[in-house]
Order: sequence, then C-alpha cells, then structure tokens
Amino acid sequence: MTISSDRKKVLVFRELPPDQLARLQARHDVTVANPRLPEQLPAFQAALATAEGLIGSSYKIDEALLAAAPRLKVISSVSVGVDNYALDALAARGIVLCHTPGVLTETTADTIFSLVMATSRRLVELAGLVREGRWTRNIGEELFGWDVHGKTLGILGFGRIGQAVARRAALGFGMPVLYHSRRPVDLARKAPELAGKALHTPLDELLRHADIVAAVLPLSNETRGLMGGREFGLMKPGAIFINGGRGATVQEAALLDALDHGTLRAAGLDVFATEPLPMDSPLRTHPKVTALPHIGSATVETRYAMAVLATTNLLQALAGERPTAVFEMTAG
Ligand SMILES: NC(=O)C1=CN([C@@H]2O[C@H](COP(=O)(O)OP(=O)(O)OC[C@H]3O[C@@H](n4cnc5c(N)ncnc54)[C@H](O)[C@@H]3O)[C@@H](O)[C@H]2O)C=CC1
Ligand SMILES: O=C(O)C(=O)CO
Repeated sequence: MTISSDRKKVLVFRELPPDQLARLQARHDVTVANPRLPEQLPAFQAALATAEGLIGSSYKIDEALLAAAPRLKVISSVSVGVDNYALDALAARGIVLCHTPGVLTETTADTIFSLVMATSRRLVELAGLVREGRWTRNIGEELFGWDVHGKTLGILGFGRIGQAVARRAALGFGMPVLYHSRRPVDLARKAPELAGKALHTPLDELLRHADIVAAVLPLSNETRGLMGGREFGLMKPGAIFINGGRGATVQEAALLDALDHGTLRAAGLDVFATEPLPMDSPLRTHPKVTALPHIGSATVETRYAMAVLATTNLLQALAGERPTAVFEMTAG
C-alpha cells in the first residue's frame, strides 16, 4: 500500500461521533453524505468520484459503486461483518478493507444470550401480559417457560462472538456446548476456560442434539441459506433457534414453516434477510418469534468503540501504515 501523508479526500457515509469526525477533519478533507437519505445522495455520488477513503456501514458497496470511485484506496467499515462489500472487486483493485473485530464481541454475545433467555422464558410475551393489564391471576402451566441452565447449546460459527456466547453458556449456565465451524478450535491453547466444555460437532449431529441452536455466522457464498427446511427438520422437537449473525444465512420461509408446521418451540432473531424487516414479514408479529432490530452491538459504549477503531483504521491506512484491523480477504 503506497499512500502519501498529504490531505486526502474522505467520504463519511454514516454518522460518526463528533470527536471522531474531528479527528478525520484535522488530517483530511471530509465530506459527510448519507446515501440512504435521498437529499444527500447527490452529494454522496459527487464525493465518490474523488474519494480516497470511505468510512461507514450498513450500505451496499457493490461493483458499480466502486466503479464510480476510481481513486479509492481504503474502506473502513464501522462493523465487523463485511458482507456489504464486493470483496472480489476490492481485492482486484488492491483496495484495503478495514473492520471492527473484537470491540463488539462481548456486547453482541450479551445480545445473543438475551435472546436465549427471552425465548426460553417467554420474557417478552409474559411482560406483555403485565403491561396490557392481563395479569389477573397466577399464570398457569400453559404459560410456563423452559429452563436455560443445563440445556445443550449448539453454536453455528465459533469465532470471537461464538466463543463469547459459549463462555456465557458453559461457565455461567452449566450448559454443554456443541459448535460447528470450518475447523476445530484448539481450545486448550486459545480458550482454555472452554477446554472440555465445547465440542466441535458436524452440523447435522449438532442440530440433532442441541436444545437451543444459536447462529453467529458471517454471510458468505458458503453460509447463505445454510439453515433451510432440511436443517430445521433435523432439530430436536421443541428446540429453539437463535440468529445473531446475518439474516440471509437462514431461509426465512423454511424457518416460518418449522415454527408453524414443525416442532420448533421458538425463534429469537436479531438479523433478517431484509433490514429493516418489511412490514408484511410474518416474522414481525409471529407469536413464537422474538424479533430485535439488529441491536447486537448497539450499546453506547460499544458503538463508540467501533467508531474509534474504524476512524483509527482509516487514518492509519491513509498515512500509509498498516491499519489495526484489516479484513484479510482469505481469512476464515
Ligand atoms: N447481530 C449483530 O449486531 C452482529 C452480528 N455480527 C455477525 O457475526 C459474525 C461473526 O462475527 P465474529 O465472531 O467476530 O467473526 P469471526 O470471524 O471471529 O467468526 C466467524 C466464525 O464463523 C465460522 N464460519 C465461517 N464460514 C463458515 C462456514 N461456511 N461454515 C461453518 N462455519 C463458518 C468461522 O470458522 C468462525 O468460527 C459477523 O461476520 C457478523 O456478520 C457481528 C457483530 C454484531
Ligand atoms: O458489526 C457488525 O457486523 C454488525 O452487524 C453490527 O455491529
């Protein structure tokens, strides 16, 4: 990467905290334009033509958009997931892609574990009973929940966040953990606290044995639609499905079918194939679904930490240094 140290054109395509925007403005010529807002789209498109650095998230940066950015050297994503970026086109042009691994791991694991709790103990449904003035007598068996402690948790995607979910489950709730990932993790060396408590398990076997299955997979050609009718059909009768990775790793029609006509107890979803979730999606109001508006990392502290890391990554790359968190195109 050869980028000299003079002022560069930077395009910010999602709001940044004022102090992080000021860090960028002190060193570079910055345009802030949100392409999701129709009134700002022309400014975004105009700035693309000269931009050397982009920073933002939640917007598809596809090949056509990259073609309109001939001087682009670096994209700094305020996210760990990189499914919004045309990776092959970036690699072909030698454009550096940075992201925000690590700083959101624990917060996202908290969110995923809250979905485990909420679905098992029917928290949202039963809180609604109180809120709506329908708590008029002790609840009966038909509204009882399901224990979380001691249940077997199956985790799909055993990277940073998957392992953080496993720690909560195994160390806090006495849950045996099965995990599915591309390859076994050397737990004795990388996460000794989980050694002997989390077992690498082929997908079908995991689905057959887990009481609760939590997906924390990145979206890629390999994981798109990974959970379909066959996979939901393999799950234990009465099991729960959680998705905290990416929506499109699940075939939503198959999930609905498993909830309506299969034996799935409930689903807890933070992510959807289309976001925001369309008004006519049956998942929005399904009685067995706890749906969240993609809040995995959405705490004050963590969103700020993500913005700081993304800003640092961009400044480093534009200064010709190796950024703290480069997404390695061949990693997995
Ligand atoms: N709901 C939310 O707000 C958030 C969602 N995410 C999602 O979670 C994903 C995971 O984040 P990290 O744990 O930091 O990533 P990571 O790279 O540390 O872990 C990914 C894991 O998935 C596994 N994997 C990848 N492809 C696979 C395949 N084809 N089959 C089986 N396993 C496969 C990898 O082996 C690895 O264990 C992100 O890519 C993002 O999409 C991340 C943060 C917040
Ligand atoms: O970082 C990500 O990939 C998210 O989904 C939001 O934090």
